[in-house]
Amino acid sequence: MEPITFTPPLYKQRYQFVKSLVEKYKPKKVADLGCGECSLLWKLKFCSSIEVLAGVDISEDVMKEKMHTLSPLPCEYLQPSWRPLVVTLYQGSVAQKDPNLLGFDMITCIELIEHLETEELAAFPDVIFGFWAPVMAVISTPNSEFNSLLPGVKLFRHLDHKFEWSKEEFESWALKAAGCYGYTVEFTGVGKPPPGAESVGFCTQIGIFVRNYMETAETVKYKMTISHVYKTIFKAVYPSLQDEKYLQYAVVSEVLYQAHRIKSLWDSDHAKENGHNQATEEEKSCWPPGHCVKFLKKCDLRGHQERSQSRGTEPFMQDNAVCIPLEKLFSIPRVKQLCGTLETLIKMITGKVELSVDGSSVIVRIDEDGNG
Ligand SMILES: C[S@@+](CC[C@H](N)C(=O)[O-])C[C@H]1O[C@@H](n2cnc3c(N)ncnc32)[C@H](O)[C@@H]1O
Ligand SMILES: [Mg+2]
Repeated sequence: MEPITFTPPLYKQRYQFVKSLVEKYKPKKVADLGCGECSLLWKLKFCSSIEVLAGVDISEDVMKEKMHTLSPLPCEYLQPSWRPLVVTLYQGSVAQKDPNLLGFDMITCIELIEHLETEELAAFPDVIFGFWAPVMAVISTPNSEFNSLLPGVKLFRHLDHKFEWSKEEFESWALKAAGCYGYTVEFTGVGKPPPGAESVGFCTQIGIFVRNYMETAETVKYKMTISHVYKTIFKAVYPSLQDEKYLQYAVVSEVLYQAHRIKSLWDSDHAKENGHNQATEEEKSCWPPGHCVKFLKKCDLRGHQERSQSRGTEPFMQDNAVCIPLEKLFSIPRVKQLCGTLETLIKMITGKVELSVDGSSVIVRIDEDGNG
């Protein structure tokens, strides 16, 4: 028999399955139990709905191996997103109740339950469904009926597995837990069987549990009083534009960038205008030099245009500087998106960017950017 290979590999199909559920239901708070080397958490940190991401594993060493991949990247500081994101890793057992996982929208347990000792497995439903009570829980575990199709598998797929269940065994465990704690459960899986062996089902069986009652604020408040048993081993607070410090930094950078860009455009326009102000051969030959009436009239007209422009929203020159009206800067979509109102723009840049005396324009000195 041809050895079975999965494309993409089965573990990637499991992660992708969870990611697709997240993209469909858009949970804000997601926890992964038995997160191991944090691979699923890393994939989930890119899901834009998630604002709180937590991982739990009994092994601190396993989590520590790759937990640095959950830290913000330099580009995330340079261009923070609007979404706030906090990622936390806890060392502890899923057989123990800890208030840190209360109030989650989704809790995932990918290939975890088959690693639990008998007493841990017995305690687990009360912890996840009775205590944490997430809106949705996703539990995956090997389907033992598929093992006959996997070359080299004798008893279990992994030495550390304490059991492997048939479809019926998993379904009866899941239905019992769901019934006890007010959930409904649906079964699916990843890793399709080959043609002709459809009856064995998926290689990885998955139960999707959905809570069918609303938790009251009093219940959650009461549960919060239970003492913490988990140890926090990692916490990353991502930079977000919802934090005033990062928003101000983004606004000031954008305004300075835009002000210099506008000034460069103004420089080249102005250079063209000066070109127009060059005297023609006829004007140059006039005596005394520079007193040709035609030439003076042309220059005066240009000066008049500059003065009238200064009254609108266009940049204008004043005392060796180009003044860029705040209204012009605020009309730029990115600036408007960051600030929302002109008042916020003024508040954010005051004291950080040089403004005209009346506070209505940003000043870019002529020699400031080396183009003077
Ligand atoms: C097969 S690994 C799965 C890792 C990960 N979920 C994945 O799919 O890549 C099982 C993980 O469960 C963890 N684990 C075992 N017993 C646990 C317990 N009682 N509480 C929390 N984690 C446990 C192990 O340390 C291990 O990292
Ligand atoms: Mg396993």
